[in-house]
Amino acid sequence: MSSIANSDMHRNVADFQPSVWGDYFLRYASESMEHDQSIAAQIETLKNDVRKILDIKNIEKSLATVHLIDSICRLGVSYHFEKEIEEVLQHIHKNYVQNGEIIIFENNLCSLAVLFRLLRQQGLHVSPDVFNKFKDEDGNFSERIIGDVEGLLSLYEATQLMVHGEDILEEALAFTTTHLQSIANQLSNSHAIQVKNSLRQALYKNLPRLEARNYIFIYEQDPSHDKNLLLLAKLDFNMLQRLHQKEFGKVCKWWKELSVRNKLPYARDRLTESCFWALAVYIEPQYSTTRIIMMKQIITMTVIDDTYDAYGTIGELELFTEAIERLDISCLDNLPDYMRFLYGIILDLYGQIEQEMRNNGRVYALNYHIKEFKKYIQAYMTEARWLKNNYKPTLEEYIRISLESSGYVFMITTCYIGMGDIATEDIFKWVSNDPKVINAAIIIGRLMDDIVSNEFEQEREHVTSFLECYMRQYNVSREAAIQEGRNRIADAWKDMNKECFRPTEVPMPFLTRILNLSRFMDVVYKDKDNFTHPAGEMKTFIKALLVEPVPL
Ligand SMILES: CC(C)=CCC/C(C)=C/COP(=O)(O)OP(=O)(O)O
Repeated sequence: MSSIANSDMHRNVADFQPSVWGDYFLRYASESMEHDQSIAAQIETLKNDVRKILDIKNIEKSLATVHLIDSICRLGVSYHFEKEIEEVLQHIHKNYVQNGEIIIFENNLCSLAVLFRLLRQQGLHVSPDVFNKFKDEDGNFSERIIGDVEGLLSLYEATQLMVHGEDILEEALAFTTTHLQSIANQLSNSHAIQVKNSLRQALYKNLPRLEARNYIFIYEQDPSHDKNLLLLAKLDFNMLQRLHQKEFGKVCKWWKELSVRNKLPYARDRLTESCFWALAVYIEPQYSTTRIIMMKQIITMTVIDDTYDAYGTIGELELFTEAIERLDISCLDNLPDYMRFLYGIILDLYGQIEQEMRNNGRVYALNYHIKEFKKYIQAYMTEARWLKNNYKPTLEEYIRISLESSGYVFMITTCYIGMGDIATEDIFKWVSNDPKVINAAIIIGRLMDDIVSNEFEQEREHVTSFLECYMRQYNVSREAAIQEGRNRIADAWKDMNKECFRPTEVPMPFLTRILNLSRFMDVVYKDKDNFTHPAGEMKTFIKALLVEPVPL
């Protein structure tokens, strides 16, 4: 603290809002991580009941299973039934999809679109040509489907899984969006809520926990709902919520004991929001220990980001970057007090990461991890030098460096440590070799962030952004640069979707984590940077997932 207070050097300190949550989650820090046994037993019984209706033998009797699977996914409990869902969808794909085209459900737009989305979500090949039957003789989507709200809504949701070159899905997206917008206010209450929710946040791009929180309510209103499934969803939601609260509590305690708020007051206090970010990546109980490490890593990255983007002087940052290159306790002596403290947190976190690798039998992953950390820090340093030297990078230079300064590869490497035996060394090699799917996720992340946070960041001296580089390079307006950014984001989603179709480069569970990082961006950075400004929607999200249990 003294080195900060006494410093007379010019520093860029941002005017960040204070924390919304303070020490709220500390109350859970000392609770046992064990689940309540009687509820866990009740959940097991309900899972068995649901498994019976998902039995492959029942498919022949009722294709309503398709809607049941959709509900299971939307209720947030599909992680319990991965094997069964795979079996059923494979069965349907084998028997009811010919040359890529779905041959059941005839003219039932809603069921066709739901099945199309489920098969694609599963990575199975299915053609959008099936939707040609809803076009008129002029080749436009037919006015006769306008009255079919559920059909329109399902088609809208299905289009989110489009890949490049699928004009019919582009047309369907434009058609459904226009008509859903125009009828949203004339619908019955429950339909109106669903339509408005979807237009605001497409299902496929939503965080599954948030979707579950909303959908439990919608499913309950549906008179044909399955009572066991509904109860399972509610109990499971609340059980996971209790586990996540304790994880937030543990991280909150760690942060408070370190006294970061006093020692690094220039940094954004976004502890709870960082925990929420890690929770977006995976929610399952078996990932709890690694998730806690990810939470700590994200809050530490936020502080590092504010050090490079704002507080650190160029000389200090050179010293810090050099210290990270060596990553050794002996480097502490060369750093100013506040950086020594931050460096200590990083070394301590590395101790925990190494231990987690050891526990999971993959100490070899440490080298990959450290390599990515250094690349991330070097990229921050490059951006700081650009700012200091008033250097204006070309768009290509900016994109190349921002792929590294995003910290995604570094984050994903941490996330894979806890993913059990399937995370072999080949997976870590793959991550560090620039896979298309990670590039797509970074582009979505970088551009969404740049589009919404540029104005606030430019209130102080701040590294350049996509918008400035694009405007300068092509001599166009800010609006044109924003439009270009949005087009690139839409293209990146198409790349991401394509990479998730079979055959995939790596097993789907690894891709889901990357997809979840993009979902986080779609939810949190849609029209403003709700991470940096967390008092609005972000607070609502955290309340919904971590404060208020679902009423039984
Ligand atoms: C999951 C990952 C990779 C988390 C990183 C956390 C982090 C550094 C956030 C900074 O956000 P920002 O909007 O201030 O970023 P920037 O300074 O790059 O605009």
